[in-house]
Amino acid sequence: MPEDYFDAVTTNPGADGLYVHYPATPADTLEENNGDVDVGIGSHTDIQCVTLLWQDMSGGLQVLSAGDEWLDARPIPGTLVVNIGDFLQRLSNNRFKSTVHRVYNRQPTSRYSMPFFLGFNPDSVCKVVPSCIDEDHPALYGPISCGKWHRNRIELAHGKPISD
Ligand SMILES: O=C(O)CCC(=O)C(=O)O
Ligand SMILES: [Fe+2]
Repeated sequence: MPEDYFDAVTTNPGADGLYVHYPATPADTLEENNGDVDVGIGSHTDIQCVTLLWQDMSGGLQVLSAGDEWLDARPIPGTLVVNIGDFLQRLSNNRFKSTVHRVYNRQPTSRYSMPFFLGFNPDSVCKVVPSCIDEDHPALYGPISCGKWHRNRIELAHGKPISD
């Protein structure tokens, strides 16, 4: 695949940064519940292409392995976590997997993180990458723009019918 394959669809890409605060869980609540407190973000996949995630040293981020086990993505100083998102999974015909992940802040101090979600141009229609298609792997998905895909996912998450 040529190095500039995605250049035309990344001239004004979806790019959203968040600064996320996970409130502390009081020590007595943790004690009463044996540490089993669900404060955070439930299991989900990110929607667009890649997420660059900075997390503080609190811990709490977990990723679901291919063997269906929750693994701790422990913070490593000076590094970012890179998550593949659903749109990239789609364009790669499932060759790249969008990582299921969740976060719990089961500690008596705040946790902070900064995810940066990168997509493609919201209106550029993208197809499965030709080099990810062959006789044994027909294209599993039709063409769609990253913006439309994003809107569909948000509508679904809010229990709304998908608009045209
Ligand atoms: O806070 C984190 O470590 C992850 C946040 C996250 O998964 C998200 O905002 O989609
Ligand atoms: Fe996420």
